[in-house]
Amino acid sequence: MKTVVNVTSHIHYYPNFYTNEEASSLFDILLQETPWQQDYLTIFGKRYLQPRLTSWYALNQKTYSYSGITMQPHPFTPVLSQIAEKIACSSKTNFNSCLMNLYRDGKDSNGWHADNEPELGINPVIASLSLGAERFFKLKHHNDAALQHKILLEHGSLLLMTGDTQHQWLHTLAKTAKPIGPRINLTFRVIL
Ligand SMILES: O=C(O)CCC(=O)C(=O)O
Ligand SMILES: [Fe+2]
Repeated sequence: MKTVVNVTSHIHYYPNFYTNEEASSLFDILLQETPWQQDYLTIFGKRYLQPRLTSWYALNQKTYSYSGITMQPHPFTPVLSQIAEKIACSSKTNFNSCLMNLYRDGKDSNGWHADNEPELGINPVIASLSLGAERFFKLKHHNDAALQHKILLEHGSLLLMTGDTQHQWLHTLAKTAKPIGPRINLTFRVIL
């Protein structure tokens, strides 16, 4: 485990949270069984097709809203419950929801943002599992754009963001021109 940022924001990276074989098997199952959807985002009044596919899972039937989208929840599947349980052991957090992202290739991305929707509470714990193609996750400080970090999110790795990370930092999953395959990201959250 490597501590990347540690002031009042805590960002921890666990490579090999799952072995290569376990991660590949989870990738195959999730790619197949997930009802992936592509939504339109509304940013400053303009509509854009989201540059990735997503799916929203929640234990408490809560919807999730961001950038003009309200996502309807699917119930946790057995595989998702199993992953949530393993992550709960490492993070000491019982997550009740999961936003899944499918980046089909290097052209798919996730723009600069913070996970700061009101339903996540003040200092949310966010646990992010990466499966499939490796992609760079970048962070930049809200008040000082020169303060930046770049983390390669490997197959089977877990990234944990806690403390006031979502107040201090923005994050993005940038596009890449490299010819790469798909990546699945599972972002576990607690919806209040
Ligand atoms: O794909 C990733 O690693 C980041 C996903 C993310 O930031 C989000 O869904 O809020
Ligand atoms: Fe995010």
